[in-house]
Formats: sequence, structure tokens, C-alpha cells
Amino acid sequence: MRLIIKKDKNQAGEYIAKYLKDRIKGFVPTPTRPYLVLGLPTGSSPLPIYKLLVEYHKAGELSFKHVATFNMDEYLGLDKKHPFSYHYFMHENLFNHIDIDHRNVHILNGMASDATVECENYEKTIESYGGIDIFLGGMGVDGHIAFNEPGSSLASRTRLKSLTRETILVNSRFFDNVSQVPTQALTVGVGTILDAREVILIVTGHSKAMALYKTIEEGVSHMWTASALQMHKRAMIICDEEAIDELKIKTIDVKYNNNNFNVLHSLGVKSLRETPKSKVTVSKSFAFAQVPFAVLKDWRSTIKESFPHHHLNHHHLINHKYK
Ligand SMILES: N[C@@H]1[C@@H](O)[C@H](O)[C@@H](COP(=O)(O)O)O[C@@H]1O
Repeated sequence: MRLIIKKDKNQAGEYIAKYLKDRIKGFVPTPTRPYLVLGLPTGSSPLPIYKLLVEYHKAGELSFKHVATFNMDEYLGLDKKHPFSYHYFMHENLFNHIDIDHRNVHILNGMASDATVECENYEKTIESYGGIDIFLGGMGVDGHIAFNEPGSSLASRTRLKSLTRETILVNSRFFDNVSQVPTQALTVGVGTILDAREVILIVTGHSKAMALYKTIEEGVSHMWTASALQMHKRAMIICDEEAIDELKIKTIDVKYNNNNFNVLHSLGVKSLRETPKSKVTVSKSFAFAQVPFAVLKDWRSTIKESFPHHHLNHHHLINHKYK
């Protein structure tokens, strides 16, 4: 898994938008694989990504003619035109502003007369496109991915799910009041997401910090369904600095010398490793430091006071490489 940490949500969004742009532009359609197939999320986290994709398209830099999409989920009982439906959200924020062939846009129908049949057909349609190439997802504060609430089977497929009280309350910010939030939704399963060739999660904001910790630093658990990505061979999480507050394992990037070492030691750093940083200016920098949770709260400010001339990056150990 890769973890890429960006300063804020806009930079995180920009990283993913550029990544998708490159992948879309680099895609070579063939008679058997005519479309790059994307899985897409709703929510506030992906908005900076969609905004940039629209901008790239308007600037003539990006076409979606060879792209097909499958959205993750939809509320049960909301019509496509309902302003709080995910269908409406996706058209408002992306599909109405790009040149995608609308026959290649797929969103679960929250008004289907038979939800089970709708979900089964969705899986078949994904299959008919040759599967999903890149599944982009967001994450709930409780670590849910799509609407796979805590306790969902990690082998689950597209189906109808009841939403937890917490999700209903959190998502009520998009509605006029909490009583309007549907209590059920159609959602792809964790298994559906894991079947994608590649999975990218956008995780931003302090409210996601505990869920990010559970997702990447603890074991795979059906109680934090995004943690299933640990089982995926090509998963990448792009987050911002607020979202990493609960991570225990960090890498900090300052010049290595005895004095710095002492400061770190006094902060409770357990292990220290030297790595070459830059060929030109810095011959040595130190890399990873396992910092106990207790000191994390003052960690940033103390480091900043101790090393005022260094720009501090917080990198996770698993940064930059799939492992
Ligand atoms: N079903 C969606 C998820 O797919 C989304 O990831 C989550 C987070 O939303 P936000 O990005 O607004 O925090 O919200 C909803 O529950």
C-alpha cells in the first residue's frame, strides 16, 4: 500500500486529479478494452478532484471519450433528479461538464423496483466492461468505504445496506435536516472494490484521523472496512496532514546530528535510521522514528521549535512504494 501525504485537501485532490489525468491520457483503447473504467465516489472529499478534472477538460487537456464510470453507491428511495441523490451530485459536479458518453456513466438506481436485481445487474454490467481499472473512494469517519458500514462482510458484493445512526447523522449535513436522510442505500461491496485493478482513497480532514489509523496501522477488520485495502496489491491512499494526526509511525525530515538526535530521543523516539536525502545539500538526514502516542500531541510543535529552519514533512513509512 502507498500512503501519500499532502499539506491540505486541495493538494491531495490535485495529486489524484493529475494522476487520473495521466492515466486517462495514457490509456490506449482496443476493440476488446475500449474504455478505461473508473469507480467513483461522492462526498465532500472528492470535490477538489472533480473540479480539477472539469478544468482540465475545459482547457482542452483532457477528454473522457474513452472513459466509463461506475459510482459506488446511491441512497434508496431518492429519484435521480432529487437534489440530494448521488446521481444529481455526480452530474452537477462532474458529468454535466465533461465529454463522457452518458451511456458509459453508471450509477445505481435508488428507485429500482427490486433492489436485489438492480445490484446483481450492476455487478454484471461492471463485468461486461471488463472490470474496474481504478476504483477511487472516499472514507467515512468510521472507516467505511462506499456504504460498507462497520460489520460489513469483507467479501461483500453490491447490495442493499442499512446505514448506521452515525453515518445518517454525519451525512445529514448535505440535507436540510436529519429526518430527510434515507436509512438505506445501494452500495458496491468491499469485494467489488477489491476486485478493481487499482484502488485509490482520498482521506482528508481531522475527522478521518482515527479511521485512517485503523485503516493502515491496525489489522484488517470488518469494523473498519477500508482496512480491507491492506489486502489489495495496488492500493494508494492520498491524505492531508490533518488526517495523519493519529498515526503512530512517522518519518520526519530534518538534518541528522547529535543535537537533533538528543532532541528526538527526549521526545521518546524509539528508533532512528539514517538515509541519504539529497545529493547536493544534505549529506545525511534522518528517517524513521517511532513515536509513542503519548508524545504525539506536542510532537509537531516541539519539533518545529527545535528545528526552526527545517521544513518538516511527515511521511509515513510506507510512503512512495507499493509494499
Ligand atoms: N457513501 C459515502 C462515502 O462513499 C463517502 O466516502 C463518505 C465520506 O464523505 P466525505 O468525503 O464527505 O467525508 O460519505 C458517504 O458515506
